[in-house]
Amino acid sequence: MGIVLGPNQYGKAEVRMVHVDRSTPVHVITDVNVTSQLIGDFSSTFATGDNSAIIATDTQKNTVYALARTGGFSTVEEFALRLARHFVGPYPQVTGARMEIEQYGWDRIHTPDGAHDHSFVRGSAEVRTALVMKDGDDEQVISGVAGLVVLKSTGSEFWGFPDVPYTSLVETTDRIMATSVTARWRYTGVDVDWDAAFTAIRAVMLEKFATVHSLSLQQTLFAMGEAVLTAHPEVAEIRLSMPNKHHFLVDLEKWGLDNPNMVFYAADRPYGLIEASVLRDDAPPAPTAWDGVAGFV
Ligand SMILES: O=c1[nH]c(=O)c2[nH]c(=O)[nH]c2[nH]1
Repeated sequence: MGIVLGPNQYGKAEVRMVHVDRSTPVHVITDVNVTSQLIGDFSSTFATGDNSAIIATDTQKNTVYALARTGGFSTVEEFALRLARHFVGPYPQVTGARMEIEQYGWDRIHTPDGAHDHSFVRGSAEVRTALVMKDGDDEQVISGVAGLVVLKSTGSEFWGFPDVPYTSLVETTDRIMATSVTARWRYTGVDVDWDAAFTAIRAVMLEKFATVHSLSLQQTLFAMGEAVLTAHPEVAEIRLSMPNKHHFLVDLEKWGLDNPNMVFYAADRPYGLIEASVLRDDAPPAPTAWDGVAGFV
């Protein structure tokens, strides 16, 4: 019996970078947080501290900045692929890479003269994400969104659940439904118009959230995932995590007031947590593409 090194990866986490495309007077800014990790044969440093195979995490950080300078920044997916391809190939000990990017939104400031060329206001807390897992020539791209906060003020019911011991929830045919969607979807290939796909998939999810008359958050989640897969053959599977951000009707009776679904208490915890993956039953699974994803999504 011996003790051996198991799966491992290393790199620089959370390289914060803002790229300014100044090719025209109308600047385009991209604000990202990049985590670069390499996979391969690095057993010598774990075993003995022999670093001869180690491309320093500092070098990985510098490479993020350098590639943005030399090749610009178009989309999180394209940049993550470019970064992975930079490291996987030239160095025999590097057999794979895991590149994860979060992108924060900035909107142009609108003045009376219109959208400003080079002044921005930070957008919502919504984050666009990309995860590239490269293993030799195999490349898996998982795109996503986190913090997509949505609410519908009617069109949501919850009833028909069993009255088991300790059940006290009252059935409702009209409630607020709100959630913060975290979603990641895996593409079948890498020949994708990343921006167009992201925009369309986000729009499909929002449309379904709005238009499904919901009998449960679970039903809404599945409908959103199903709609994405139906509209996007280039997507193999989608995982969704949706907290049920409860809004409780405030009892105003003791002050002689009724409350016909108008005044709610927005609770922050505890919250229901509904999570599922929705997939094509004929799509080849790629479980390792999801390695290192913390939590369900
Ligand atoms: O949409 C819901 N799904 C549940 O599983 C659940 N459970 C609960 O208490 N409220 C809700 N709402």
